[in-house]
Amino acid sequence: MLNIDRISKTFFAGTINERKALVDLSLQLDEGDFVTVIGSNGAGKSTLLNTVAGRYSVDTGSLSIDGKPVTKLKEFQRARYVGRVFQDPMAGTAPDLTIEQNLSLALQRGKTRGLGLGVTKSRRARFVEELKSLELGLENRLTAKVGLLSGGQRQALSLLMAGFTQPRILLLDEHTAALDPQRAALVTDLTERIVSSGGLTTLMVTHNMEQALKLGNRLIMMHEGRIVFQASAEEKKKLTVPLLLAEFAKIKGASFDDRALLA
Ligand SMILES: Nc1ncnc2c1ncn2[C@@H]1O[C@H](COP(=O)(O)OP(=O)(O)OP(=O)(O)O)[C@@H](O)[C@H]1O
Repeated sequence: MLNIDRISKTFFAGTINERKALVDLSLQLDEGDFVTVIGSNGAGKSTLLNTVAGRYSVDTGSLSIDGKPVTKLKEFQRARYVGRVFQDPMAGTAPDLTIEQNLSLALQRGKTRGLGLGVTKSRRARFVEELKSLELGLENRLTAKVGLLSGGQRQALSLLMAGFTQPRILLLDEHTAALDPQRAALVTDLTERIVSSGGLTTLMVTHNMEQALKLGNRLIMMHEGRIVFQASAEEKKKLTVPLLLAEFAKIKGASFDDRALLA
């Protein structure tokens, strides 16, 4: 359903700052696949997500979603297919808008017409139900400004919003990295719930190998713009952190981010 075919992306090509972020990379995701993405610093993980989202164009290669070519579509044109949660809890929500206004905007995403910020009775009833599932008591704070929420609460809300409209692809870019361990665990659990209840096809970048093993049905390891190791659903079940480290050690000169070993 997501087909990434031999994409390459170089920043500042031909200058001394040249960075080959993606090199001839191919990846296919089937409907409902949940792929965790790990790798060294600067391996191209975020760039991969950015090219799927349409934030960055590719130099060569192509991408399609459900068989439709999207390579040339801009980010806003792909918004109806793609849901996204970033590392920064402040990035996914609008702080000056209320919880219910943020949720209304999420419903509106990718549509050209609609109610926008408008909150109808039926929308509000839906929001209450959805927020209850977070078990954070946010259903009682519909008219509170989102800027007043904690990082973990905002990230939970961002996740809910991203999953709201059943995107064809959910992109998670280290979305628990900025949270304390307790809240990270909560958002990790929530991720599992939202992805499995919606059967969402998901790509999740993480520095945390435990998390990369716990979540999802497939795993890829990247280094210098390439996929250097892949585990299928069956293979992933047998993987452990030491085995992953051993795979990584095979890559000459590469070192994992220190955070990789944090549970
Ligand atoms: N907007 C950009 N402009 C210039 N160079 C970029 C840009 N985005 C990424 N790069 C470069 O592309 C390479 C891949 O970066 P990317 O952020 O995709 O790696 P990453 O695997 O997500 O790394 P990290 O784990 O450190 O976040 C790096 O060399 C980076 O400096």
